[in-house]
Amino acid sequence: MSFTLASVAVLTTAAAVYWYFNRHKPIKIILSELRYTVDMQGAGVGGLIDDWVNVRRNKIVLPDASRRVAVITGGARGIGTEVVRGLLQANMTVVMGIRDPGLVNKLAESMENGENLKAYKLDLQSLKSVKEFAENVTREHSVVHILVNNAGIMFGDFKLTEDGIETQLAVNHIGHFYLTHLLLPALKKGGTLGKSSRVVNVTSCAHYPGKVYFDDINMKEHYDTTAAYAQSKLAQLMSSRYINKILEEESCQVKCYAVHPGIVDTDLFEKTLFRRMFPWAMKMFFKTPAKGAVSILHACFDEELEKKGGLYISNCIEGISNRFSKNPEYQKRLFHLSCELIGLEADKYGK
Ligand SMILES: NC(=O)c1ccc[n+]([C@@H]2O[C@H](COP(=O)([O-])OP(=O)(O)OC[C@H]3O[C@@H](n4cnc5c(N)ncnc54)[C@H](O)[C@@H]3O)[C@@H](O)[C@H]2O)c1
Repeated sequence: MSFTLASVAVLTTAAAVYWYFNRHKPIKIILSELRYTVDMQGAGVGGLIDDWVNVRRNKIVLPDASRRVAVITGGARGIGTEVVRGLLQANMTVVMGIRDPGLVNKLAESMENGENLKAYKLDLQSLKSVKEFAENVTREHSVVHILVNNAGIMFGDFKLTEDGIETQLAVNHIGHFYLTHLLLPALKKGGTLGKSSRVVNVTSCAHYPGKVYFDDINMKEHYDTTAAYAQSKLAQLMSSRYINKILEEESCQVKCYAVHPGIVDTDLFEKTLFRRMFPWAMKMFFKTPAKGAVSILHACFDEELEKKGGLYISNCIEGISNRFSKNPEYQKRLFHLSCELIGLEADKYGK
């Protein structure tokens, strides 16, 4: 009885404190924020369980991919660094898009085949920077075999980029959507029958509670940072499926995949209360970045996947994705909206 009373008291106090700090917001938004917070915890716990159940799958034998070129966004830390390590171990030439290309020398020194690593400046918050990066890549490499859209941010206050796009959507989805468009001619040249070039979008199980706010994609009217992260990751997943479909219709030898890397102990969590309160729990229960890189490298190299373009992968097998992401009408609508945001006619995508 006293335990029940104590629980009710704690929950009531928490609700009162939450309401006090959010009292200027309409009740509809408060309820939506609470739902997202609870659902996101659910997606996180589900992701952790999935990682534990499939712990043995996180192994990969890297092929010899000499004379092939890989491009990756964000590789200077976290999961991206381990993906770069794997691509170099597979003897690839690797071009990183990072905000501070000055970091490349130190990184190259710490890696096997580091002499095959290059970096150009890329800030995914700016479409102009994405264009300059793509120009730098294609100036040197007219043929590209793998594009890993890995860079990402999670949470933060509402902010629009210089292009007028909500920041998480801009970095996680729109910047990569634009980069994929710009590199598709080079990727198409790299793919052959039976050995397609690959676009690997690093999404997240956090897409699960998400939906796309088609009528207010920047979520100006109802900004909730958790919902915005979920939307951006869902958009990456839906675009992987839709772009793969249009490439198949055009008989292009390029496949697109979406990968959830697992729940991984990285600086992505820097804005979370969880990281501040329980850093030890992250060390204990989350994957290491090296383990997080395995599913991404699997999507880059696994030969079986050749027949499964558009797949959502988690722990090297098909993952569970939400219903919204599978709706072909929504996928098409998002594709058109994304083209609009990068100022492109939809039928010119990838050309
Ligand atoms: N860590 C996890 O548990 C987890 C779970 C699911 C999905 N992911 C996804 O994995 C990817 C890698 O994340 P991580 O965990 O290694 O996090 P991280 O924070 O360690 O790495 C993110 C990378 O993105 C780069 N980046 C951020 N903003 C950028 C910008 N404007 N322009 C260019 N680069 C930018 C950072 O510099 C960094 O290199 C992200 O897309 C993330 O959403 C991570």
